[in-house]
Amino acid sequence: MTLVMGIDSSTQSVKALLVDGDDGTVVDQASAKHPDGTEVDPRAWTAALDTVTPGLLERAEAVAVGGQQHGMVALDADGEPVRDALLWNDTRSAGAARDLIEEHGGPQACAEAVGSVLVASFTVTKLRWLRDHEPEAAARVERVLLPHDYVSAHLAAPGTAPFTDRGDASGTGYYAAHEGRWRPDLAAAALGREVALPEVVDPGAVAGRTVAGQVLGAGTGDNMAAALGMDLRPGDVLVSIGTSGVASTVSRSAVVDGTGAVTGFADATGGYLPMATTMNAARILDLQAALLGVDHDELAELALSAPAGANGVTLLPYYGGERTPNRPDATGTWTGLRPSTTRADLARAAYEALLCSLADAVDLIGGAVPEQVGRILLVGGAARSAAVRALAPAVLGRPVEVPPSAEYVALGAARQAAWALSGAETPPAWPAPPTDLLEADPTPDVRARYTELRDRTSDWN
Ligand SMILES: Nc1ncnc2c1ncn2[C@@H]1O[C@H](COP(=O)(O)OP(=O)(O)O)[C@@H](O)[C@H]1O
Ligand SMILES: O=C(CO)[C@@H](O)[C@H](O)COP(=O)(O)O
Repeated sequence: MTLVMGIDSSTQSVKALLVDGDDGTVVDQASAKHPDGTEVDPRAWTAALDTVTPGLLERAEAVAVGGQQHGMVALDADGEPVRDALLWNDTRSAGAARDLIEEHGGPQACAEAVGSVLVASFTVTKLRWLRDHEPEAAARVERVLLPHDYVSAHLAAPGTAPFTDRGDASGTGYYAAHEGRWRPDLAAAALGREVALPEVVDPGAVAGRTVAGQVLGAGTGDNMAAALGMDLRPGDVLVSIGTSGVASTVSRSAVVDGTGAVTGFADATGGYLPMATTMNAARILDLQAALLGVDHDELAELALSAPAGANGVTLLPYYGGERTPNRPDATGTWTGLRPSTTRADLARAAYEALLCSLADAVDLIGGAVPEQVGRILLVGGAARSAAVRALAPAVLGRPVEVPPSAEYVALGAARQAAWALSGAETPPAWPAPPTDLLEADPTPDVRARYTELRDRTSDWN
């Protein structure tokens, strides 16, 4: 058996899978927590990785890393971080995003240049923020990496030039996704000085070797890796409920959406990954559970004991600012609270809010690609929730398919590693995960009330 390893270095944790390279069967796995917060010392990610690789990595012939997209890992001449990495969910660079869009000549021109209209998540906006707010740190930046590049570099043999892939590069704001090339001029214009960027390795190519001589795949963004792990096909919409909420699909042609609703990322196979992303997802439920003093199973039980519509309670869950819709300064809003409101209503409203925001994301994807939306597949940490599974088909208004609970980002990274090891033209033909079909009577009134509140509050922040 040829073993390969896939790593998911995501927002809340690192997960490592050891996988049979012939068919993708998971043989062993481990995980470790990442620090909380929207700015994190990137050395915490490699330290966490070092706690999960012993016993796994040495058994693998190849390895690749999927990682949270967009984070700015700014390094000095010695390769040390000039400051903590600013993550995708850090909104301090919202003003910089607006300025950079203007410098492009407007949203449409911005999307045409780099594939997406910039929001605060994109790396380039963080570089501009650094220039304007921490000029001393900005002056020391020699190289900028993405989180997965930094983690890959940690695994690479000394002397390996830093590398990335087109999927993760397409989330920087200084990579022209449709042309497949860096725009170092845009990185320099944002930061105020030229910086070194990692080499973009072709899909499926060998990027280097580990310290022990194993093949290193290029790695990619976590959402690109999930698409590879789920073997996503045109028409499939993958809904991931992790720290972020994501609706994504694969397409052979680039999407250029000047409205900014859908980002036109590249994928890890040579195609594209149109995506609509929310900043508030699984943590809506984490917060609700904490507020009600229950665990996730109890929260789900409470929610399922309340009627659809939570007796009129509606939540707009943009607690940490939001990106879909683009309201970086937003906070959460509850409406419909009455003397008769119960804990069960509050629990139900949290799930309905999460799923309504994801329904918006799915609709945006459906409107942006030529393919009809076919299967909706549900993955990510919160897809484990019984209430999410029960309510998703009702709120989305269509059947939903759920594969077995697994780490699909890490699985996709493992598939990329196996691809690099094989030297083949295409990724190995691992069987796609089986799925359970979930169905429920649609609850359009829930969505209508959410939409009304979303639109009524559009100018609040
Ligand atoms: N049974 C559950 N119900 C609701 N949320 C859950 C459940 N199990 C895990 N989660 C949540 O899933 C999130 C982690 O999901 P994950 O996809 O690993 O996130 P990320 O990739 O962003 O680090 C956490 O916020 C966690 O609380
Ligand atoms: O910003 C995006 C996508 O554009 C996020 O999806 C990040 O890639 C973080 O992913 P998770 O840690 O939530 O999986």
